[in-house]
Amino acid sequence: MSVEDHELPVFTTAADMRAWVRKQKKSGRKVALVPTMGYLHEGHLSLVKAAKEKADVVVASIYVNPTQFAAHEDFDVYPRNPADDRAKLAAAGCHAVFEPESLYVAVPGGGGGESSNVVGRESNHPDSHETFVSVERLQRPLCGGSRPHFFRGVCTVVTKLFHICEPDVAVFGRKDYQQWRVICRMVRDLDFPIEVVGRPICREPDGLAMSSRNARLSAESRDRALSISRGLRWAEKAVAEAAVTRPDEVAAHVRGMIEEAGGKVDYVELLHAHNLGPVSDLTSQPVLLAVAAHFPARDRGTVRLIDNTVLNEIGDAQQGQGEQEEGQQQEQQQ
Ligand SMILES: Nc1ncnc2c1ncn2[C@@H]1O[C@H](COP(=O)(O)OP(=O)(O)OP(=O)(O)O)[C@@H](O)[C@H]1O
Ligand SMILES: CC(C)(CO)[C@@H](O)C(=O)[O-]
Ligand code: BAL
Repeated sequence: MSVEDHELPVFTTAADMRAWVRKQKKSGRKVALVPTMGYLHEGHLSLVKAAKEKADVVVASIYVNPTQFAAHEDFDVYPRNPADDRAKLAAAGCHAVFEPESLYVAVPGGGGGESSNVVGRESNHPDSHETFVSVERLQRPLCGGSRPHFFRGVCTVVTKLFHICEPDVAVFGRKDYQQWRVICRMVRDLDFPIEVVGRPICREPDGLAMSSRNARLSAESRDRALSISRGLRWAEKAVAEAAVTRPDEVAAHVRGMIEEAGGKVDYVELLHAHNLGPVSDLTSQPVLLAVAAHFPARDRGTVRLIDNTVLNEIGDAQQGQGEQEEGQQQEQQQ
């Protein structure tokens, strides 16, 4: 029987998920994993589509991972709608969903359930989770500056998902560009037998990068947030026409556009697109222009949005090729 004939199975325990994947592999099927935090949009579904092209069966995981959130961040208000997510995944032709209640040991007396694993709410109980994965240098710039706990939490949960789902291929979005680079490096450095695929950013018709957190923006904030993608498009044009030549000029202009629209900039930075090291010019290498900014939420607090573009992209493809030629086949930019 073809795997397409089954109703979408939803697994909530690591043991059941692993058993299903192993059965698929025993039947000779290649498995792809699409890790998500749910509240799915077309960006996520584009990853499922890409995964279907790379493998015979696609597993999507839905899990809002507490260890990548700090206590002051939005774990509690992160949008969630698992029933709608399952319907979207079924319609997209996904083959299984991994929807664990928790991926961390329950701490006796820890209180707060899953949210007690949010950084800063951790229990010091001797039986609590204490093993983490860190990609030392790549995790430091950009999001690592304002969310120092973030990539340690991401790498740890992605490692767990890899061990549970045992995928041949894992698909990530380049909206979370640094995350994609960090995972590629982790897979290379720790010898995971997994091909990591990074897919392009899906945007709304007006240019806003699709993001689950967009749902928390007020109509006015959403309008103001368009300054991010406008800034990126301005930079692409200005650099292509050599109207600006210095990275700091580009950053200052884009920052000005976002601030003028009322955004609170977390960072606007230009770094080498492959290794996230510093760059001094815009012509001899692929350059990542990455942005994170806050806009007021519809309810309380702010919504932090990220977006990016790669300037001088032809160089990026060449650089990616270079790394594969060194024998690290696990990463691929499509
Ligand atoms: N617009 C997008 N285009 C392509 N991939 C995306 C897009 N948005 C998210 N992804 C990818 O989907 C995967 C799961 O991301 P996640 O569930 O956190 O969604 P998100 O929309 O990024 O949420 P958030 O609002 O928290 O940033 C990640 O690999 C992420 O890069
Ligand atoms: C990769 C991920 C699912 C890990 O929690 C998350 O960081 C995300 O959704 O990008
Ligand atoms: N993709 C975003 C994950 C986070 O911000 O926690």
